Amino acid sequence: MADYLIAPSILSADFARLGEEVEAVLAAGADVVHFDVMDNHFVPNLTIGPMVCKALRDYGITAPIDVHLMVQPVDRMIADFADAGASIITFHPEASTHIDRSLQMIKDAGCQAGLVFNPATPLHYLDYVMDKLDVILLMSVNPGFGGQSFIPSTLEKLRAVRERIDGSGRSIRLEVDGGIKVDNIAEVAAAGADMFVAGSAIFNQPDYQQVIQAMRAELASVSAG
Ligand SMILES: O=C(CO)[C@H](O)[C@H](O)COP(=O)(O)O
Repeated sequence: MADYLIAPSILSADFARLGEEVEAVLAAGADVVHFDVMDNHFVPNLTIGPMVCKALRDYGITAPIDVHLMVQPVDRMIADFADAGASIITFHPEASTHIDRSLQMIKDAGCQAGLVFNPATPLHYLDYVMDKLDVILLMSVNPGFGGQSFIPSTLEKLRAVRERIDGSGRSIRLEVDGGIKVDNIAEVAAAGADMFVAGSAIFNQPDYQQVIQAMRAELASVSAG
């Protein structure tokens, strides 16, 4: 089976019990904690910052924390999140004045680095930075809120990015975020994704393990071909 990662988005968790929620979803079989940072400027919502990331580490969370920066400017946040225990830091190219520099800052801070593409953001931002990328994240909704519907044109975009990654010969994760459910995860994987962010599909159900196992069963059917 391909090496698929499931990354629950804590945007849909119960923030009043965040440590327990993250612990529970990891115990239920999740691989990575997806941490959505929104600034009410780049996106029309306001969420959580480095203090909350550090609080999760202090609580005892050791799994990778995948910080998705939906903020502008970007660079000011990089060191703060690295110090707070982020494992992966991704940002939107439109939000950074100097994309190459922002990527290098993330790597210099000891984290994995990635670019995030909104549904209508063109892929040309990848042209000269493939050597600095550990992750490419395609948004399959417009960022800002959980619980939105998957935008179907993401499938074509995933196929295009998968070709670029395979053509580069590099080991780069292809992550997808927005509207991922048990009933579409196989189609999304078949288009090339290998890391799946899911918020409402997991946290809005009473049994996290059941959802994650159902997702893995769907992914196994893709691997089986
Ligand atoms: O980045 C995000 C929104 O900007 C969320 O991670 C994403 O929408 C996940 O939520 P859901 O799985 O409910 O669509």
